[in-house]
Amino acid sequence: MAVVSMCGTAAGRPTGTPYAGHVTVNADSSISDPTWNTWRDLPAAQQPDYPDPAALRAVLKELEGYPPLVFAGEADQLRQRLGAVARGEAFLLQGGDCAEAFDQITAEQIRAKLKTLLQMSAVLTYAAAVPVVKVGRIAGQYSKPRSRPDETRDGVTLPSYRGDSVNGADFTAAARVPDPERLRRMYHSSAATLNLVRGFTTGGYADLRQVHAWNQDFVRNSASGQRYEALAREIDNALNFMKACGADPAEFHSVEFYASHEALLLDYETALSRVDSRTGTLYDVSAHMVWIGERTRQLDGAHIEFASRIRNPVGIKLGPGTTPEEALSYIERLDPEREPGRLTFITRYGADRIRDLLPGLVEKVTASGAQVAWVCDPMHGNTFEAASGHKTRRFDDVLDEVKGFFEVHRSLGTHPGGIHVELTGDDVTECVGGGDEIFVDDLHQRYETACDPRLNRSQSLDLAFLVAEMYRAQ
Ligand SMILES: O=C[C@H](O)[C@H](O)COP(=O)(O)O
Ligand SMILES: C=C(OP(=O)(O)O)C(=O)O
Repeated sequence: MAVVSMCGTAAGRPTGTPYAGHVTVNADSSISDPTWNTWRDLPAAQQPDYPDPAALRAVLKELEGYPPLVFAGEADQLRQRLGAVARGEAFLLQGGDCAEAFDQITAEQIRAKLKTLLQMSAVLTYAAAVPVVKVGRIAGQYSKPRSRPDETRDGVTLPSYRGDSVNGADFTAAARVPDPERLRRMYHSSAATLNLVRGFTTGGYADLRQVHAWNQDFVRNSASGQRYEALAREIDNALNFMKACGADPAEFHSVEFYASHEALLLDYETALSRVDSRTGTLYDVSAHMVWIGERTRQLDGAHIEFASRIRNPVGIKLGPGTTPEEALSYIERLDPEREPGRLTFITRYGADRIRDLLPGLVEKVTASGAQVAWVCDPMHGNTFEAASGHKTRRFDDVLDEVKGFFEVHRSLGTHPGGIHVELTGDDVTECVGGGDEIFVDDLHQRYETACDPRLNRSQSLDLAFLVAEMYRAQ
């Protein structure tokens, strides 16, 4: 950071300028303050129906007084990094769980996720020779939009699970009641996760000299681990060479790593928004970057209105139904200044549709003069239900969508800016395929996701190697 190199942000500031991380605690802007609450007049999709509004208000009031989880200056720094992505000078790697879960906040789990992202980033940086902007779906990814409000099992129908920030995954009537206390837990869980991530990323663990250590538990029994090990040896040689030449820059010893999640629960996001005293503008200090999902991106809806009010870099998920005109309207609403890095379009069309649908969108946006970052989410358009009932994805489809993404950008001369993937550092069996192949019959073995299927570590590394090849060929 600034999760990252928080210390870097503060230490390097010129004398006399306010600390980049400074935010005014938003004491006056109660949750009914009209200045920042224009979204409340608009339809808000996918919000929980809390049975006790007074309990909700009490929790939100308390959250409004809590310290920010990230600083405005860190969000600005990420916006600059994403500006480089939009200009074609860097590549975004955004990944993490589909849904974080309160009972999975352990040092081991967080380290495994981070390790996977660091390994993928090392592969991309070295093999594709491109700076990689690293953003986790982490420390706040607790809320899930759902296709259906209810779920039926064996003739019993209950409200859908909407993420640990809303209700419980257990299939009981009691667990499925939305509970505002979970918002408080979301804040504390995010804080605990961020704290550890900050420690890992700046405390030596992310030092490039650790490229082998990230792989230690993995190399022996995995083809992708062995391939990674060979690359790590090359990186080592390069580092030794540079050191012998007298170059050992600080960038090799810690990484910038940012946190992001879907801004789904607008009450929570608003309670975690603060006015930045440097600029008088509003930042959502629950994450460096937030995105608006495919199910909540209505132009006249509350989520887009909320996103238009905050200064953070913002992503929008765009599914196959997106028209070029809609895309231009998002630019008008969210990026009127045409600031590279402010807006990221995360397309999630599905492998079978990306080659047909993406070109029209990219052409129109490019012709408008806007410079958005184009990012491919190859997960959400490629989900299907296996005969066993498990929701899954084929690694080959994921790969094919990324290939289509690169093909389209190559043919238009635009920049394929990054990937957005659901992954975990654990050895789960949720997506089929990959070098260490998972078969449909294996899915039940370690199917642990709280919502959608994630790539495991080996599949994630496979993907990184293949994306690096595509990028180099580009
Ligand atoms: O992660 C994304 C969505 O929340 C998820 O795909 C919705 O899943 P559903 O279609 O099972 O509701
Ligand atoms: C819900 C998600 O995706 P989408 O909005 O693209 O369906 C997600 O990324 O968690």
